[in-house]
Amino acid sequence: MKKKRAIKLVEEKLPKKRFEHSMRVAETAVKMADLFNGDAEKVELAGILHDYAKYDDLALMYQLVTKYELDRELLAYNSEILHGPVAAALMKYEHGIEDVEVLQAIFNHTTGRKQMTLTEKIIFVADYIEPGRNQPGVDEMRTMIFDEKKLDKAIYDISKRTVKFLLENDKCIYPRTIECLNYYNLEK
Ligand SMILES: Nc1ncnc2c1ncn2[C@@H]1O[C@H](COP(=O)(O)OP(=O)(O)O)[C@@H](O)[C@H]1O
Repeated sequence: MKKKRAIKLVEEKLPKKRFEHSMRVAETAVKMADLFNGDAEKVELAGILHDYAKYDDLALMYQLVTKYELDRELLAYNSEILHGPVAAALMKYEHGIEDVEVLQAIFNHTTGRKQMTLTEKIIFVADYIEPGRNQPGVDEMRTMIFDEKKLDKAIYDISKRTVKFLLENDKCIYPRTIECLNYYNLEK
């Protein structure tokens, strides 16, 4: 899929703020690709499309989990973890994206996973540090990436924050994030 088509799809579907966030993730991802020798075209496309299903109706997402044979365990957790896998399935089966790296980056952008490709890592982190984000500690994370070039450490820190947040709020944790945390703890 060409960039122009991806932008049109997302602009027509998402609220303005989320569309702008998606474009900033794509821009941040391209900068990171330059820095880490990633594939700028792939990360740009994944960045534009990663939140495509963010506001899809939950009942529809449940149907798509069955239709596209996604892991049914996804349904047992916070519904937030569905939009990545559903967007990846829609891009693959309804919009003809074949590039596995782009699809994986969209799929795993919320939870991360162990052994991420460079494209996945970049989208996972760019979603967290794009210039519109203002959560505590985000500036340190930007320094970690753009000055210190510590990509795996950033992945570990982001996963740790997510797990902490979920525990503190008594939410169940989809295990992929725990696997990500363990993997990048050992790697960092
Ligand atoms: N492993 C997980 N299990 C359950 N919920 C999770 C998991 N990983 C992330 N989340 C939740 O998903 C939400 C964040 O989703 P994300 O796609 O990053 O959204 P946003 O772009 O709006 O920040 C948070 O509420 C977070 O706690």
